[in-house]
Amino acid sequence: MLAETLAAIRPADPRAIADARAYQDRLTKPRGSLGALEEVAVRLSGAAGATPPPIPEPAALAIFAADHGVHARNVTPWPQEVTVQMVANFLAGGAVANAFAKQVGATVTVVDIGVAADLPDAPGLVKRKIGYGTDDLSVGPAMTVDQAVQALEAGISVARELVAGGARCLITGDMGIANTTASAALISAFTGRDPVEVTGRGTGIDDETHARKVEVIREALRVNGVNSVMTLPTDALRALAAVGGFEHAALVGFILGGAAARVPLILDGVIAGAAALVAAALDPAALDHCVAGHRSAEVGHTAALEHLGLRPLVDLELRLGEGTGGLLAYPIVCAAVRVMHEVATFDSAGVTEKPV
Ligand SMILES: Cc1cc2ncn([C@H]3O[C@H](COP(=O)(O)O)[C@@H](O)[C@H]3O)c2cc1C
Ligand SMILES: O=C(O)c1cccnc1
Repeated sequence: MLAETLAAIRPADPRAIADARAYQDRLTKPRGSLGALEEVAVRLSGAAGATPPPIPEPAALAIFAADHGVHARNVTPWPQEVTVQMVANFLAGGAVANAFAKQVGATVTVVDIGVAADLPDAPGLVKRKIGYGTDDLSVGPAMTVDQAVQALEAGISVARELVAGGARCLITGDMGIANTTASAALISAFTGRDPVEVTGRGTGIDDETHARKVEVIREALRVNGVNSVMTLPTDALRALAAVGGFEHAALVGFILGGAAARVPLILDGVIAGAAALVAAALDPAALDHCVAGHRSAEVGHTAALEHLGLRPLVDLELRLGEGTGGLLAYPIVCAAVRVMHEVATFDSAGVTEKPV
């Protein structure tokens, strides 16, 4: 399924991009006056291979939830059971992601990709558990490559099912106590930056915990032999399995699955940023289908965005995850595309253009 998905991903269509740029300049507004929104519309035109691209409605948020063996190294002040408790909270509609999803009209799907407890069936819950949390990435691989591929393929399936159900925009979400540690390890591995430059304070940790978190990441990269920039797709899968989480692997698949279906993806924060680095290493064309929803306050996220060459739409010092930053960006993405559908051209509206 991974090979088939990679084979189906098309890079941005240069002709649609050129058409979209030219069309932006004919709309009744001074050239370039919509700033970064013009680039969003052009990007989605390239991704869809059509000008204008379809309005990306409706949107579906998928929250991939998993636990992490590295939690045992005290890299976060929160108990591990909060992951499962938050899954229940998402399903009951009580999390920030639910409030934002309601605000922007997105559906919420929660995927158990590897939380540390069995969950009862519930509407909105997709059960694709790979394990009861990963192993501790600071003593060996967090998961096997086989498990990473299974999680990735679960992410592809979720993307396909949401698209089959009518979704025309996919938003990435995550839940997993300690997952900013795995994210920073992946970001260090894929950008080549030192762990100290890409390790943030997650849910809010003191200086001592932060210093330990950096050391744990250093150990993880050393023990697993992933301290260099990844170049080959096989290296990328190995690094993902070694220092990632089940939700990272599933998010890689979700991104590839959305890209293969030519449905735009809005990336959330640092967890999605780490997953996008892996997806780009597997196929750089997948990125043509992604928009960076926001910039998280987590430092590693900025490093990931810079490496990916993505410009975040919203920058509000959020550091929550769950898909919250992606959800906030969604109306902006819709507005950028709607301009291409509804705004008159100078010709059609009889508005005089500025003399050249
Ligand atoms: C109540 C609560 C709700 C959350 N929603 C998302 N996260 C976010 O914080 C966690 C990562 O931070 P760290 O690596 O520092 O543990 C992840 O679960 C992420 O989704 C939450 C964290 C908590 C505590
Ligand atoms: O960037 C994020 O999404 C983030 C930051 C801190 C904690 N959890 C998630």
